[in-house]
Formats: sequence, structure tokens, C-alpha cells
Amino acid sequence: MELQEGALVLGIDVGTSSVKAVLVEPVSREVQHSHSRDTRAGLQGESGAQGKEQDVHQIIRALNDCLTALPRDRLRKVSRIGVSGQMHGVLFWRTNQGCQWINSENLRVFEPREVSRLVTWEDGRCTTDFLSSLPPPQSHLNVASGFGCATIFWYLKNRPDFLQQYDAAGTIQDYVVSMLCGLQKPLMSVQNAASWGYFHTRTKTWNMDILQEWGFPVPLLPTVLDAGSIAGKTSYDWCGIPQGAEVGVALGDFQCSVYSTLSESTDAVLNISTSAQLTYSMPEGFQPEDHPSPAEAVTYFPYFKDRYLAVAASLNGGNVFAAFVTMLAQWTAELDLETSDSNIYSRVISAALSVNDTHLSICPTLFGERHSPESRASVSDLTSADLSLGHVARALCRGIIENLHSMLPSQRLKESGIKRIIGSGSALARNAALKQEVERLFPFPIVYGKDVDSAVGAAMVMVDQ
Ligand SMILES: Nc1ncnc2c1ncn2[C@@H]1O[C@H](COP(=O)(O)OP(=O)(O)O)[C@@H](O)[C@H]1O
Ligand SMILES: O=C(CO)[C@@H](O)[C@H](O)[C@H](O)[C@H](O)COP(=O)(O)O
Repeated sequence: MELQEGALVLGIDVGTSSVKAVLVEPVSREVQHSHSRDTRAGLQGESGAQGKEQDVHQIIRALNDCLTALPRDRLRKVSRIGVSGQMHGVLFWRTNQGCQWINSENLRVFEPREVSRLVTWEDGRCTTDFLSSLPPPQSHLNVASGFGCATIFWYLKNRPDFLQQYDAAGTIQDYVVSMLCGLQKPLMSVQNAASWGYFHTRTKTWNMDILQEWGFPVPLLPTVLDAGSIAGKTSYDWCGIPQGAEVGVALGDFQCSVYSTLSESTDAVLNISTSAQLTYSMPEGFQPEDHPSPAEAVTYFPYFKDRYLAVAASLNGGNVFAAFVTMLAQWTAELDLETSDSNIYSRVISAALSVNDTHLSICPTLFGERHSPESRASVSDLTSADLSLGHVARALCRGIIENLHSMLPSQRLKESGIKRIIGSGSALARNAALKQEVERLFPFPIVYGKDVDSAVGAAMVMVDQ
């Protein structure tokens, strides 16, 4: 549907570490304004050390702050909103009580009310033994820890009383869309449904028979729509955006980062944010096999218009670098030499840039990988000559890129007709040493996007409706 003259499109990405918002002018497709806010939403997991949970209040606060930082007169012009975010995760809420709308500094914003924590894609509570006790999915996608349906099964088996408090569920981006539009039943795109597991992407249906047979609380499953559909309209004025703005069904962040590049079929996209993905689009008509291949590092995720992306989705991206920075911050604090994280980031990156090469080797799989959940990180080939910060930081950057390359090697990219790589994501945009390692390892021309690519992609999808 045509947008009115002068109208703007808002794109939002609710990431694992930060929320980004962009205002796009639909005719020129130019980003007029953008803003990003760290959510700092991580919580001590209630299910033990393996749990990765986030505080939904913190995320929504960052989202509201992000919006209010955009120029008010431009927000008034927004008539369509696209939302993307971290896939796989799940939170629960009570229908009609998921949020309350309040006035804050002369603006209408919403605050979460009867909501659970967000259990994210990084969650490790579902052990290999637990996962193998679940029914095999009728899907080409395997089920891994951190996938919404696996997490719900975990609650069903370990804390059934917890589930009884709620009657709605979705990813964090589905929650945002539900609250904005006041939906009675959450809606979810095919992209996010596939990321929960137990979803057949060709028929675009949940594995209802299997799930019902295993006592899964199927009423919690959202209604699924094609990516690019409109989910509803804003039921209130939000941060100055007029009531009645159209809101798209929430999308996956990595699909949106690909969409933002409007890439050629001969492009691959390398995105590094908290996680990392290397992906390219499969030819029209491609259909994945009907059963999962758990040991395969490359999987096929729904994109738009029934197309698929081949993706090596690594659980070890910017989060590994962030863990290194946190470790250094803790060490310096223990040595009574406290400094800020942003100072550590810039010094570590400069140190890495001062070292061209190193013999030191770091395998960065601190968080395991879905195709190899037991993998851990390791350091090898350490000599007394490689002990400087620069050597370690260089080896870490190299390790992160080598790990992705091992999942989807250049040779396979070449055989698939790839001629160029587009780099995206803020962990890549802000780290010149990581960029150097990409350029060193991949024998393709590399061009870089911006650091808010998924939000731009979410907006572009809505421009193109
Ligand atoms: N000051 C910084 N300089 C360079 N990289 C940073 C800095 N702060 C965070 N990062 C990197 O950015 C990553 C988070 O990227 P971001 O795009 O915000 O993630 P997401 O899209 O998952 O929310 C962190 O994991 C870290 O590697
Ligand atoms: O596994 C996949 C895709 O299969 C993921 O990488 C997916 O893109 C998830 O949304 C991310 O893991 C989370 O995204 P981000 O916050 O790291 O940008």
C-alpha cells in the first residue's frame, strides 16, 4: 500500500545488547535519523548458571529512550513501523495485562506489567540429554537450547506452575508488536516461528500433532503470518508517533540485516553483533530437506516471499569479545585499577591493530555451537613472545572469524556463486581488527554497511509493502 507523501517509516531492532531505532524517508530510502541504546538487561539466570535471561522492563525502557531521542517533529510523521529483534528467545505475559500505557515527560509510553523474564537464544538450560528426550520435530530445523519451544518444554518438565501464570508468549519483538497494537493473540512471522523450533516452514504450520501429543501448552503458540504482513495499528500515540500507524509483524534480525543491504544474489552478508552470522540467499524455488541435520553448521532459514537464506549462525560473535573485555575489567578492578568498559574496548582494539600477525591461536567457542554444543574455548601455541595484549586481542579477533569460516568456508561460498561479502553489525563496524581479519581470511571484496542494519532492514521491509 502507498505511503502518504511526507510520511516516514520507523525501523526498530531489539537486539541482545542494544535497541536501535531509525527513521527512513521512503522515497529516497535514506536514513534520516538513528539512535541506539544499550539495554544492560542481563539477569542472573533463575535456572542456574546455564540460564541466560533478560529483564523486559530494561529492554522496553531502552526502547522508549531510544525513540524519545529521535526528533519529535519527525516522529509525528511516522505512519508505518517495522520491528525486528533477537530470534529464538521467549517471554510470557497475560493477555490484556502485558503492559500499561503511562504519560512520561508529556509522551505516551508503555511499561511491561504481567510479563516474565526473556529467556534468550543464548540460554543453555536445555542440555543435550534433555533435548534428546524431546520428540523429533517435523521440520528441516533441529531444536537447540535457547529455542522458544525447547524452553517451553523445559518449563513444562521442570516448573509447570510457572507456565500456568501466563496465557501468551512470543519473542521480545513479538511482544513489542503485541503491546503496540493491543493484540488479543500474539502474531509471529514465519521467520521467528522457525526460530522457535517445531515449525514446518513449507506448510508454515506448527507441529501441532506432535506438540499436543507431548502435552505442550499449544495455546501459547502465536498465530503465524508471512514476513512482511501488517500485524495491526498502534492503539495509542507512542512517543509522539500518531495512533493508527501500521505495524508490521515482527521479523528476524539477521533476515533484516540482509534485507538492508538489498544485496545481489552473488553477495554474502557477514553480520557481527552479539552473535555472528554468515549468510547468502538460496535460489528461488529452493526447498530444504524435510528432516534436520543436527551436525551441519549451515542451516536454512526462511527469508521473504518463500525464499531461504543459507546461514552459518555462530553463538560466538561480539559476545566473545565482550566477555574478554568484561574479564579485563574484572582483573583491573581486582588490581585496584578500575577503568570504563568503553576505554577497555578502544585500548584492546588499538592493541590488536598494533600487531599484524601472531602465532597464538584462540578457539573462541566459549558458548558452544548449536552443531557442537559441547565445544569450549581454548588457547594454544602460546609462547613467551605472544603474551602482550595486542597478540591476545589479535588472536581473539582472528579466532572469531576463523570459527565462522570453518562453519561456512570460502570454497563453499565460491561454489554457491558468491562474489562479494557485505559486512554488517555494530561489533564489526566498531572493531577495525575484526574487519582486518575478515579481509585476510575471505578472498572476496568486502564492503561495510552501517551499525544499525537490522533496524534499517525492518524499516525497508515496511517501505516495500
Ligand atoms: N565500545 C565498543 N567498541 C567496540 N565494540 C563494542 C563496544 N561496545 C560493545 N561492542 C561490541 O558490540 C557487541 C554488541 O553489538 P550490538 O549491535 O549492540 O548487539 P545486538 O544487535 O546483539 O544488540 C558486543 O557484544 C561487543 O562485541
Ligand atoms: O541463530 C540465529 C539465526 O539462526 C541467530 O543468530 C539470530 O540471528 C539471532 O537473532 C541472534 O542470535 C541474536 O541476534 P543479535 O542480538 O546477536 O544481533
